[in-house]
Amino acid sequence: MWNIGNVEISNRVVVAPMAGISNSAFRLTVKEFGAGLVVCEMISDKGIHFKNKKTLEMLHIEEGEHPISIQVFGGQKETLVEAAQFVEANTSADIIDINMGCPVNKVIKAEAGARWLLDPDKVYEMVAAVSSAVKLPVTVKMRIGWDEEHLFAVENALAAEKAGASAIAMHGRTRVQMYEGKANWDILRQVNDALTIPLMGNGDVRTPEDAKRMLEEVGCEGVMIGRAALGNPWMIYRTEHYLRTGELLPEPGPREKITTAKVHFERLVQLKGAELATREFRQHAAYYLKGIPRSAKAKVAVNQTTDPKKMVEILEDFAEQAEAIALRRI
Ligand SMILES: Cc1cc2nc3c(=O)[nH]c(=O)nc-3n(C[C@H](O)[C@H](O)[C@H](O)COP(=O)(O)O)c2cc1C
Repeated sequence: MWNIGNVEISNRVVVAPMAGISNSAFRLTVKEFGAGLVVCEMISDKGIHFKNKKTLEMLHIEEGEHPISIQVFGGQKETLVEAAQFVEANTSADIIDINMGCPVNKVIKAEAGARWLLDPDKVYEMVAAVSSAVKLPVTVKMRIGWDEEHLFAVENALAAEKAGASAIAMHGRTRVQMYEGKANWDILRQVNDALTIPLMGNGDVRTPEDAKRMLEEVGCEGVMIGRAALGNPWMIYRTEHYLRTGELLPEPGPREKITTAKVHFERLVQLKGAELATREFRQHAAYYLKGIPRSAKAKVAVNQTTDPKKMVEILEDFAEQAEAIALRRI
């Protein structure tokens, strides 16, 4: 057990925010598989300011998700503060997270996301403005820097801490690296050594053993897992179990994967309606099928369907076929 401000986090496994992925259907699914903390996909402060319908829908939180952190992004202090206050007043969020890591051009041009990493003073200013405007604990999700020449990882993290942040999540890549190359855990260790507030280390945790290694090498409080949880909530379950007991559980079989995929899909249908959910679930279905032998045809089929019943049918047919193949092998 550890704490972010006054929020108790029951274990060390945190599921990373992922735009287009981390809605309440995904979050509930990984939560059921044991995540200690979930974070929503990044939410635009301007979207909140203009009461954009889609943005406000993104703030939906289900009872079973707590503790949950809502991540906001923006480039102007006033709208960022307004967004944080709106989240506090209108949702059941437990934590407000500020995005200082998004590398995409559109966000950088708006002076938001990773743009701030170039200036620790600006980090201080923005975090101080938000944390003094809300009662909820405020966290910041950063990258280690802009590029190799502008690595202000420790300075930025300390600026956020001094400004009132209750924890930092740091991805061990620069903005310029995007998702390429290796995450630098040495820098994460330096950051952890400098901070007094908890650090969630992030980047390149693909297995439960990686998670253990990160906790040992970086010394961080939490381990934040992103891509390895796509179509794979067992990664969360297996990691939590491994960290707690030292036992490495086997990967699930196709039937188990498909059963969970169907539950995730059903939740998405309830959240977004059948049509949009079917379109959005295509990528998730492909993730759930990833790595299962002979799933290529099913992947093509899910990617083409617009019919929710068909989506379920393809997944069920594939599970049956995969089981039959496995039985023949025995
Ligand atoms: C599809 C996708 C969407 C992402 N969206 C966000 C986001 O909304 N906010 C954020 O802070 N990071 C976002 N990230 C970055 C992840 O939170 C994480 O830092 C990164 O994937 C590295 O962790 P991993 O190696 O465990 O995937 C996103 C990453 C991916 C792959």
